Formats: sequence, C-alpha cells, structure tokens
Amino acid sequence: MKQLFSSALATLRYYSSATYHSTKWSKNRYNYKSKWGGLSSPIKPKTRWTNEQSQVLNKSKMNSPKMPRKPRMKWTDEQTQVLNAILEGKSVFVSGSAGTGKTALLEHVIKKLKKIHGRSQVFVTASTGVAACALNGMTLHSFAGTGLGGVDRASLLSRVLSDRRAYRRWIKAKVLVMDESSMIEADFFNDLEFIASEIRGQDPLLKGKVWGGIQLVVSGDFFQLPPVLKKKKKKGAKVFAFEADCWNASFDLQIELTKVFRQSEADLVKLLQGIRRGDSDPEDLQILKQRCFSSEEDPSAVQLFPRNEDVNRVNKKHLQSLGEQIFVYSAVDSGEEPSKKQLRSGIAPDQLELCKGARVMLCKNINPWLKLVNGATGTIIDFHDKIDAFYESAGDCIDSDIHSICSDGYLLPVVKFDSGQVLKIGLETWVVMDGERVVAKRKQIPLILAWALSIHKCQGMTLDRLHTDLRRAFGCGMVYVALSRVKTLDGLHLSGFNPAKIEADPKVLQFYQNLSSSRY
Ligand SMILES: Nc1ncnc2c1ncn2[C@@H]1O[C@H](COP(=O)(O)OP(=O)(O)OP(=O)(O)O)[C@@H](O)[C@H]1O
Repeated sequence: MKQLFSSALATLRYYSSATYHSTKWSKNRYNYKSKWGGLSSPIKPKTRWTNEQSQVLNKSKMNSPKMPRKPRMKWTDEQTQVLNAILEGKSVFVSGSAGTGKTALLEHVIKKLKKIHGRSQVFVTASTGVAACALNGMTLHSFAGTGLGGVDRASLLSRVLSDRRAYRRWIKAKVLVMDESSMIEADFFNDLEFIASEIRGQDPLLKGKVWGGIQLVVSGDFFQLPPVLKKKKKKGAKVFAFEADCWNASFDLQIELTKVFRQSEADLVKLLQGIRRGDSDPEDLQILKQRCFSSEEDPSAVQLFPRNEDVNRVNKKHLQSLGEQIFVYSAVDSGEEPSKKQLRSGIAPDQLELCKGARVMLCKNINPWLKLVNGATGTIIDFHDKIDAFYESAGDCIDSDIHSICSDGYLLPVVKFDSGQVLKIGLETWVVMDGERVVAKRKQIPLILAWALSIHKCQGMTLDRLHTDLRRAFGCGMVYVALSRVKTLDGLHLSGFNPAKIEADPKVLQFYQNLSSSRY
C-alpha cells in the first residue's frame, strides 16, 4: 500500500505546485520506512500492482490536473536561419545581446547534432567551467588537451600529441561547439585552429581545410565579459577571438540575433541596448537614477558584486546572523583529475552551508516548465528526512552518495521559491562529457547561497530581482552583464551608479558594425 501511495505521489510529482500545495497530505500517512527507499538499496524493484491497486493508481492519475507541458519554442526567422545552416553542416558564429536565446538555441542544436552524428562526434565546450557545466560539456582547454598554455604553438601541439585522449578527440570530432566565446582569447583560438589542421591534415581528404574540416558552432556576445588575461597585453595586442587571423575563414555564417526575449519592457530593452554599446543616453541615465535604493531595501534581491571576496563576505554575514543550526553538504566527485578540476570551478560548490531562513538559488535546471530553473531564488523553510514524502521532492533523494554529502542525518533542504512553490531539494549530478564518455561527475545539492553572487558567475542567468553597485564595476561589459540579468525594471535595484563605468571596447563596436553591414 505504501508503495502504491508512493507511486501515486510520483505521478503527481510534476503537477503544478499550486494544486499540489492546496492538497494537505497527512504526514502520518507517509510516516513509514520504505523497503526500497533505504540507504543501502537505492534501486527500486519493479512492482506488480494488483487490479485493486491499479484502480487506485489510475484514479489518482485521472483526478490529477494535467501535467504542464513544456511549451514548444517557436523559433524566430533568425534563429531558424541559424538552425538550418548548422543542420546543413555549415560552421556558424551566433551572437546577439543578452537574452536573445543563444543558449536556448544552442541546447536545441546540440540535441539535433547528436542525433545526426552520434554523441561521440559532437564535442560541447565552453570557455568557462560554469558555462561548460550548464551544457554538460567540458571547458575548451580540457577538450583541447593543451594544458594552461604559456608555450609556443609547436609545444602546444606536441602536448596534444602526447595526450592519447586529447588526440582522439581532435581526430573524432565532426562538430565542435564553443559557448561563451567572448572569453576565448584570440591567440588561443588561432592555436586551436593550428592544432586541428595539423592533426587532422594527416588525412589527405582533410588536408588544407580550415579547422581540419571540423564544423564549428560558436556562440557568445563580445559585448559581455572579455577574456581573463593571464598577463597584461601590449597596447593594440589582439585580445578577442574575432581578432584571430583564422576567425573569418572559420565560419560560413556569422549572425547576430536581434529579438530580445528576457525583457519585454521597451524602456528596459532600449536602455540595455545602449549600455551594451557603451552609450550613456541622458534619458536612460535618468531611469537608472530612479532605480537607486539602499542595499537593505529589498532582501529578496540578489546582490551582484564584481569580486568574489564581497560575495563570500555578504553570504557568510547573512548566514551567521540568522543564528540557526548550519547544515553542511560536501560535494562528492568521481572521475579523472583534469576534468574533476573543471567541476570544482563550476557552479556547484565544494561545500555548501545552509540553514533555515537562508536565501538560496537553484544552480541547475530542475523543471524548466515549472520555472524551477538555474537562477530561481527562494528561502529555506525547513530540513526534512529524505524519505519523508510530506514535501514534493526534486532531484534524487535515494542516491547512495547521500551518506557522504549530508553531514547531519541526511536531512535535505526544503525551499519555498519566490514563485510560491515549495520543494524538497534532492541531489543533482553535474557531468563532464568527453564525446559520449562521462569523464567526471559531481553530486551535490543544486543550491547556492543567494544573498550575493559574482557578476562572472551570473553571466547567462536570468534573475527576477537584483541589487548592484555600479560604482565598483571594472572593465568593459561588466555593467551590461549585471543589468541584463533582470526581466523587468521593477526588479532592478541600484545603490549608485557612475556613467563612466558603462564601457564598451571600441574593437567590439567595430566588429559588430562590420557584422551588421556585411550580413553574410
Ligand atoms: N524563440 C523563442 N521564443 C520564446 N522564448 C525564447 C525564444 N528563444 C529564447 N527564448 C527564451 O529567452 C530567454 C533567454 O534566452 P537565453 O538564456 O538562451 O539567452 P542568451 O542569449 O543565451 O542570454 P545571455 O547572453 O544572457 O546568456 C530564455 O528564457 C529562453 O527560453
């Protein structure tokens, strides 16, 4: 009977929470020790229901509200053009301002490409660990097998040739996806093309082909965060990937998506477009002035900081001020070392400290059509035993690694999201894929503390409410990345701003000017 209830509950699991939470489940009805839910037996055996049990189960399905379906995305003409070009085998650079759907399109494209070529020939990479983990891919450096660089091309090539796995990746690749291209350095882009041509050029059919015939799918917005340079470059030195000698020859199509989806308010879209290009239009500055508040005004707003020290300080201060028992969750990693390093620099923390009342943010998409996505914020209202079915749960609550992850009696956090949904958060897994092979895995609770976040970590996210101090921003693109996370002006809170911090690199401006005038 208990299993039957459990199965009926699982049926309800993804139904809209409004309905779910209007159902007051009696806690006692679920106060049982599940035979298959025990820690030592994580695999649920198949159950043959009796006719009577099946009737109850079917009835529960029938009485349930319709499961919300993932709405099918209607791609714009520009997005369709990109999609078709990629499916025809063309190499494409897709750009566009924040929220124009680059990542959404990329995710769709990756699925299609894997269907066409098989998982082992499509390599998904990104310039940062956070972006790579979001796509279940690997960093571009890990893919390439070049190590941290700092040597000449010939030495880079011999490094790759001596790394059997990296060599195989270059040989096998039919498609190479690169996300967050704004953070790829020009020299590195050139070096990669050289490595691809040298290694694959041994095949007479591929000799002389740019990238050794690999189809490139590159996505990013050069007006966002630039590459993090290891050492200071000379004035006029090439920085951005589009400055690489091989850039133009690498693509059959370069396109900028123009329809913004993240924001719909015309004022906000116009303001953000101006800031992206480094313009400080007096009207826009006036709007920004009206969004200035004291930092304590809206505690539900995520504070964005340019530097990690500030993020850690603010999160720690808030956590301690609550005076509640702190639960510690330690990530469990497995796999090979260079890839495990990527997971450590990803978004899921090594150690997560949580307590009742803590502001948290999901750092993984759990259920996109219920809006439980990367960036959704909420507050911890409780901690519950993993087998207590009182709260609907997300993630894997019966994973055997739960022993190592939860320090205090396998209690899992229960989050009340700002959207009103209440959810017990189970374990999630982040993987690093090398083609079709999983080379490293991290298991952790998919939450981070969300009183504060770094601007670097929030690139790619959508936030409902944010608070930032523009005076502390540094470098081009930082103000734009911070402000373009919100969906509405109402969700934007500033504690001061300095128009001088609104900067765009002249080389980036020129690149986009050329792109829009050539439209090839
Ligand atoms: N054709 C479309 N129709 C409706 N919504 C869309 C469409 N394309 C993208 N979106 C939605 O727009 C939002 C922003 O998309 P996405 O995060 O992919 O933008 P992005 O260009 O990658 O932004 P950023 O540069 O900030 O990372 C997402 O919620 C996505 O689902």
